[in-house]
Amino acid sequence: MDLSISSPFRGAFPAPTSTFILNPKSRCSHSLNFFKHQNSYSKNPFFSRQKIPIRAQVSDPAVDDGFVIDDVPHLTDFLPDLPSYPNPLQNSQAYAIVKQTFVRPEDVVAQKIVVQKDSSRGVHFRRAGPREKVYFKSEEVRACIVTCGGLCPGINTVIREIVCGLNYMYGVDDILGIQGGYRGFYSKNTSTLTPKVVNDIHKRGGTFLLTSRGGHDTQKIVDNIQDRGINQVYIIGGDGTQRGASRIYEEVEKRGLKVAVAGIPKTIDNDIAVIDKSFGFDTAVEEAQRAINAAHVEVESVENGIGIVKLMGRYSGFIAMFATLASRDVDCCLIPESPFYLEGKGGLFEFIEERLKENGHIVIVAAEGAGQEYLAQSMQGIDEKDASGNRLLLDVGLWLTQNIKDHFTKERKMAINMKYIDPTYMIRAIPSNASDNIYCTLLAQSAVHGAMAGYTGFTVGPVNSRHAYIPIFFFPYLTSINPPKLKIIERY
Ligand SMILES: Nc1ncnc2c1ncn2[C@@H]1O[C@H](COP(=O)(O)OP(=O)(O)OP(=O)(O)O)[C@@H](O)[C@H]1O
Ligand SMILES: O=P(O)(O)OC[C@H]1O[C@](O)(CO)[C@@H](O)[C@@H]1O
Ligand SMILES: [Mg+2]
Repeated sequence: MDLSISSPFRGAFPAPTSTFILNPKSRCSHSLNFFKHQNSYSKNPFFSRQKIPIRAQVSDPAVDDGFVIDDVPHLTDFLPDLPSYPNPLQNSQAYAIVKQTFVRPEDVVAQKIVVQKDSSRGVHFRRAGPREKVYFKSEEVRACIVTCGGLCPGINTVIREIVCGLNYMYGVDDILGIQGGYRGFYSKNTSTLTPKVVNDIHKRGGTFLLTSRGGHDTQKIVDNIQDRGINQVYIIGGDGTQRGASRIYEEVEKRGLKVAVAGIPKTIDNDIAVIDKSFGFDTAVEEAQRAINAAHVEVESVENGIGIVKLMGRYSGFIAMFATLASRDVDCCLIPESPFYLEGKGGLFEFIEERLKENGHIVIVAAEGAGQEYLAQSMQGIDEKDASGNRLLLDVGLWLTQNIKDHFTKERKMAINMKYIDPTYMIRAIPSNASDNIYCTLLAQSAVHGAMAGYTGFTVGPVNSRHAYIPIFFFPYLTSINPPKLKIIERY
């Protein structure tokens, strides 16, 4: 069964931006502002294209209805004489149904689902799924898979389903695992991946292939791809990884190699525009409930209990906000997109005091990227980066804990009971839940169908619940370049 052409995901996934403090009385979220950054990437200088996508088309100017395809490159763009073959799926009994449901070449997925009667038709992406023709013979394929950046629930499921998809659907049995991220291409031996080897890995958290930050050397990586005779490269990783994948695709094209480069976007933070959500996010939000629940149980059992839970989210508050909204036990959620302050009218201290008086306890959830500007002021001179060049964040949880303690015990002379919970890595170092497992399967299968069909330099993901191929070189991560700034603190 080919799931990627009959995606079960139908609902749009809203993204939080400006919520600061939930209504303390009703704990309801009706007045929270939601918006989806669907269009923000086109205004972001990072996403202005370094080059025009090879196949970008605008409809006939004579009948211009604003229909645009942000198309992905194809191997025949730089290797025009490549032969094609009938898709072997149509010979397989198990996939017989696919014969009637091959994705038609003209099928596209609309980025904007809400439109006005006279508005332009807007941007579209090529629909993902199996094509009638493929550009690789099964026995000719030598694929490899690499995972880079931080962990995320579901990476192992994606690895498993790429291997099983290639093998069961396309009869490919030459699949290599690149160990330890990009640097593994040139500094480690590869492992052989078969359905048997990866059979159980989806039940484990982490990445079976190991991961790393830093170490991207385009020339060495592509030399290695060439030397090993690899012709399909599956790259699982976040914004940095996809930028690296884009460099690899460009170099492959420059050298005129028949190598399909497919990216599978991964980030626990869910800060990707265009696609509905990132895999593993639901699992992480679910796991975060346990920490919030523990904080709530602790603080409601003591006098003046203040619970603080720190969750991941380097530049975005998606995990913190969704965990907050799901739990209903959280009084205040601090996210990087929304500045806050501690002292004075409308500040956090005032709010905490009010809640302690009204309710005897308070639960605060903070995304790790929240309030970094304040922390930077009070901890000057610390500007460390990880191996990939990402700024290392200062610990907002500890900073909040210390400041709140100082304020209430020293200044307000109030006895408080502080409980700080930091489940940061616990929410991402777990296996994916059932719905993420299905989602990861769809992503993996979409990537495999795309590479077999000769597409390259692409990433995959659901756009308005339909899986699509999105050009890799301006893949729209929301926040890593220009974190959105909100002007106001909202309080209800
Ligand atoms: N601009 C870039 N060009 C080439 N390679 C890059 C670039 N940025 C990052 N990389 C490489 O991509 C890999 C992963 O990058 P990074 O550590 O930033 O994680 P990520 O993919 O963004 O994942 P996450 O942030 O979700 O954990 C690293 O090996 C890094 O060297
Ligand atoms: O400690 P590590 O493994 O570098 O990863 C931490 C970062 O990775 C992420 O999970 C994804 O970008 C961030 O939320 C977090 O800041
Ligand atoms: Mg990143």
